[in-house]
Amino acid sequence: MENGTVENRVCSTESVNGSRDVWSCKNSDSSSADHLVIMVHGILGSNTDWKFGAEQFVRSLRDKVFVHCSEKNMLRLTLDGVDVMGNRLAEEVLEVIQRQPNLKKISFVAHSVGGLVARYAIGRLYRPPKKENVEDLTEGTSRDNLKATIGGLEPMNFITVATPHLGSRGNKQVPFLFGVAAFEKAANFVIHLIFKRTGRHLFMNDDDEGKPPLLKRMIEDYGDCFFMSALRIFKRRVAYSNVGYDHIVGWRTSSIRRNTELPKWEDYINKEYPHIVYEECCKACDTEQSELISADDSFDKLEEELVTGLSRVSWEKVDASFHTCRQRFAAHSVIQVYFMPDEVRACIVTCGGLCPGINTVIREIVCGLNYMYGVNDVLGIMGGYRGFYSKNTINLTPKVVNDIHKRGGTFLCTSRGGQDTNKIVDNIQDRRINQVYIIGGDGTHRGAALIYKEVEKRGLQVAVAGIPKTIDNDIAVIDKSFGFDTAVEEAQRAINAAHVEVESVENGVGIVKLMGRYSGFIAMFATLASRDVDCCLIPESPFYLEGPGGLFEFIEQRIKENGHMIIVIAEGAGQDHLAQAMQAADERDASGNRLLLDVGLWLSQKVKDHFTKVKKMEINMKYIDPTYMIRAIPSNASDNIYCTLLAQSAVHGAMAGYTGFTVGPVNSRHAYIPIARVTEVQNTVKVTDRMWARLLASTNQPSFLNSSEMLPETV
Ligand SMILES: Nc1ncnc2c1ncn2[C@@H]1O[C@H](COP(=O)(O)OP(=O)(O)O)[C@@H](O)[C@H]1O
Ligand SMILES: O=P(O)(O)OC[C@H]1O[C@](O)(COP(=O)(O)O)[C@@H](O)[C@@H]1O
Ligand SMILES: [Mg+2]
Repeated sequence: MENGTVENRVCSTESVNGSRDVWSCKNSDSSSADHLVIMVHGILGSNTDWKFGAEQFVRSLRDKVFVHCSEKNMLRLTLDGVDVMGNRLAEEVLEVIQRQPNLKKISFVAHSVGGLVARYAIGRLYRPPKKENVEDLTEGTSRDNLKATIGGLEPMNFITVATPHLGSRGNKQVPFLFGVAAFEKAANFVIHLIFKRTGRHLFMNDDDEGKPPLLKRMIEDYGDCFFMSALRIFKRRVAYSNVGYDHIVGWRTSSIRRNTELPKWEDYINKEYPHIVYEECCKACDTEQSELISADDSFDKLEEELVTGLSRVSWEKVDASFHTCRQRFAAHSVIQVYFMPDEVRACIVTCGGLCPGINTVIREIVCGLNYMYGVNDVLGIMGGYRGFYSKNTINLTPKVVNDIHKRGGTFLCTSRGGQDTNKIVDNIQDRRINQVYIIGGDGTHRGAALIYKEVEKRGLQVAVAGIPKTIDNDIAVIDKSFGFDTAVEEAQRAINAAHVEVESVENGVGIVKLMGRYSGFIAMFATLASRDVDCCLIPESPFYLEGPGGLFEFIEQRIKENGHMIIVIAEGAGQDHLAQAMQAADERDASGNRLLLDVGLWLSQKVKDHFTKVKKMEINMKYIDPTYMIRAIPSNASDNIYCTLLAQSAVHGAMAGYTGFTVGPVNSRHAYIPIARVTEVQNTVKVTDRMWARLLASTNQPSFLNSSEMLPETV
């Protein structure tokens, strides 16, 4: 072996004759992996075609797989015919198995015509069970002998990528010919001039000594080749196909489907990978000829026989579309990672208020980029947006961020204000950053939309990805923002404390203030979760204090009934009352958010005054403000998982070349959403929706909806 290279925990060697093996190099140059993955290139390809893919396999399945990129059929040798190549590949696989005695399992990953070559090779490598049945299991006979193998190894995955399983002669099977019958016919006559014997096999006009076309022979066991028996014994068969922009191999032939089987691509959303537009598990279907196609046209009949034959085994079919990628026109042959890992310089910035889970997101972006894609260059921008131009950066590696998810706050610090789009983008350009991960709330996303626009305007190849953060859950479109669940859970501790306090005294009134500037989600969910809360007040549902149906009346009633009562109030509730009372000016923070007056203190005072002065009744007021304590804690288990998902989604999206998007679940499906869409409106509690109705049913508090009862308030 020569040219051994060690890069980022992946070993790759190239032999004198060019063979490329890749494995994890944790311990030494001999691999302990027991799963052999054979990667097969397509027509005119070479063993370097799968270099990136092979390294990714080894990175994510460290110490499990030993990857061998086939090298016996390179370049012009790919024109020798599927059978000749299949035989060479079979020999090559046996050589690898001999060289690596640890191997127990085998999988194939093959591109384009390489999928047909691999199908031929496994037909050759098939070893039937040594014993016919279990009764023959005599002493000394291993149970493994009862199973068929591929070259003595246990067959696992047989994966084809854009492989013309139904040949290339049918209508639109070579999209490059525009589906024009005349062109397709002409191609049939000239294909062997370009692609020689392989061309004949693909166009199924081969005629070896009067035998049926090779692809037809390969849908059965034929002679000493066990094509279908071999395919059947793999645990999984997966066919990846391009639904568009593959000009070489059409969708039908690569996904083994009939003209009539068009899936509803537009309705499908993959949770993790944006370019997967449809997935289907097709069970083995042991029917004879389908009635769908008329038998008139002999070619259609042949294609139908191939579909029927190959459908006798189960297939997982995965349809991909790269229509939004810049390299979509190379969909057939380019692994669609927009950024080459070595060229990525990513940065992460956190803006706005704190929220449990920010550190988990930072950690998972850094680790995701590194472990999944081998990206090593990640910068942390310190102190929010202004950090781009006024603060230092920090180099983020998996080691640096390893433990940060256990801490609250943000490892990168945060700020409000300082949003100067031009200066930020100048800085992105100066630092040669090409992926920007922005963690923040609604304000941050408005800033991110401007950054994305400026990046586009300047024509920079920079991916801008948002990860929505806010305990207020006020970001529209997505189901919920991370950290929200943790905040609701932590709020329980404050409510419990209030409950213990007011239960222990006479006429105890507990007021717990929770965050929620414009949206009362935390207050609503904390109330629903607790059952100790008598009344929940949120910004979306105006309330009044005095008169029939007012808050004072309700407090009095609950004290009479239970001896105590608890109110949960969101900080943004009742601000109009306060502003009126204090004649406060409309003050804003550096980001332009309205500065709130302390509604908790105000309400406590009002309740105390009412009962002592008006009702002449002693009450025990306990006011608890846990707001900053709640958002400063690390995320709980479910938020931690959620943060991981969001971070990995953002990484996959950016690496695939998406930009100007934010990530999050929409109706439980993970989606990429244009940044501008999430800032159009703010997510608020709908008091006419079921959740608020559930809360009213649970607390039995006044709805404060009857405006005729709204009495002018004396402050
Ligand atoms: N309309 C806006 N346009 C551009 N940047 C904004 C806008 N609103 C807020 N920002 C910036 O986004 C960052 C965070 O916003 P802020 O409202 O404080 O927090 P959050 O993103 O959590 O809602 C700040 O640096 C702020 O300057
Ligand atoms: O940290 P500050 O500036 O006091 O802001 C408090 C505000 O931050 C929040 O916790 C989160 O707000 P953002 O999501 O807009 O950052 C609000 O609930 C609260 O009103
Ligand atoms: Mg906000």
